[in-house]
Amino acid sequence: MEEGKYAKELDVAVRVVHMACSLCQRVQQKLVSSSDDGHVKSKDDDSPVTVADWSVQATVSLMLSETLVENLSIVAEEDVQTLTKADSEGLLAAVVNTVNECLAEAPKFGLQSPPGALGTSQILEAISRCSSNGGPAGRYWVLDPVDGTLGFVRGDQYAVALALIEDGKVVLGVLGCPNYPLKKELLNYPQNYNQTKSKTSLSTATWEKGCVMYARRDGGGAWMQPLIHGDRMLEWPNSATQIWVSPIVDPALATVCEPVERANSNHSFTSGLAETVGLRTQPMRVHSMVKYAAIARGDAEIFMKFARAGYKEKIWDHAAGVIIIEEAGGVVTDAGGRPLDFSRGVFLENLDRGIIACSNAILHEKIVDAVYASWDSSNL
Ligand SMILES: Nc1ncnc2c1ncn2[C@@H]1O[C@H](COP(=O)(O)OS(=O)(=O)O)[C@@H](OP(=O)(O)O)[C@H]1O
Ligand SMILES: [Mg+2]
Ligand SMILES: [Mg+2]
Ligand SMILES: [Mg+2]
Repeated sequence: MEEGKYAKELDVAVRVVHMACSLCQRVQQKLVSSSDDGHVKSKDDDSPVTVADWSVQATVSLMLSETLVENLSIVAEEDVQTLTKADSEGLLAAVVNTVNECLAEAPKFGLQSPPGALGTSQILEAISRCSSNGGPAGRYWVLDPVDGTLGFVRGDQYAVALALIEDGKVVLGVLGCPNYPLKKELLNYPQNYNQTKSKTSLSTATWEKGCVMYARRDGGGAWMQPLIHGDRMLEWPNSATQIWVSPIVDPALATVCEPVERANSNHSFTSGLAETVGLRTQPMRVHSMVKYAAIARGDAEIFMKFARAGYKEKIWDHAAGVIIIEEAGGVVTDAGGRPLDFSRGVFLENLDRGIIACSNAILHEKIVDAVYASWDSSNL
């Protein structure tokens, strides 16, 4: 890749994800302190969606189209169906407020605010504009405004994930992880980081958290930047530090992470695999693409996800995480050892059984081999 390719896009994407993290922190704070119910709704598949999911989607859509070319193509998770129902007035008003509050903060992040507050129709338009279908040709952004909404609602881990795909390949990824702890042991804490914090005697510095990770394809590795502290986002890229995967190759010392919910990944199958491969540590169950972040930052070595048969993985749940792990030195494939194919539309079509992300090829090969050996007897 020539020097500087996607530099402008990366600059804007990092700034916008910082803005989105700040928005999410405010909404989550209100949610867990119970001063607001967060207008948590259930989608048709019973998964939750909140004011933060729609507000981030609107904000990212608006800022990208304002700062980059017009008529951007964006594939994103949310639509406006629930928001425009007759009984959703309060919810929609909360989204409009949250978005305008966030846009007014743009200068803190080195971006421009719109000249005045935006109206409901402009915000709905920004959300529904993200309805591209992806595919093998051209350039489009992929956004998961809040990944791990369940974790978000629980006061736990979640991520804002933005990636750019060109001709079917992920070329840039940014992952905002507002609750990512600087001390890796705290990733293991059960639900509600904030409540846990108040119940322990650990020093405040121990609880420092929040970062944005990013990578450009062949752009010289993966990087991490702290979230905004005080008035302004730190100058970047100067304030970013490079991250690498863990050097551990001995399975007995490796940490595996996986989804929290049994409905999202088969825990008994992965515990069988862990035994076969000789993994000794307890699995780290963490919501969202923070699992990808943990591998990229060297805080865990293996991430596995085996969804139930018939579930189709969506590109926005993986694109940003995959490029960040790869640029940090790791390997991500399906269970057959093939790279994930982002060129087939909204879904990762033809995914072979599940996803295996590892810090290195040695651990990766062991897991893929163990899947081959165990699959037929697994009844999955
Ligand atoms: N049934 C089923 N099987 C597999 N995967 C599913 C399923 N339902 C949802 N999802 C997707 O999982 C995303 C959250 O993944 P996590 O790894 O964070 O799951 S967990 O909360 O830790 O259990 C979650 O992303 P968000 O909706 O952005 O939170 C979903 O896209
Ligand atoms: Mg998601
Ligand atoms: Mg989401
Ligand atoms: Mg969701």
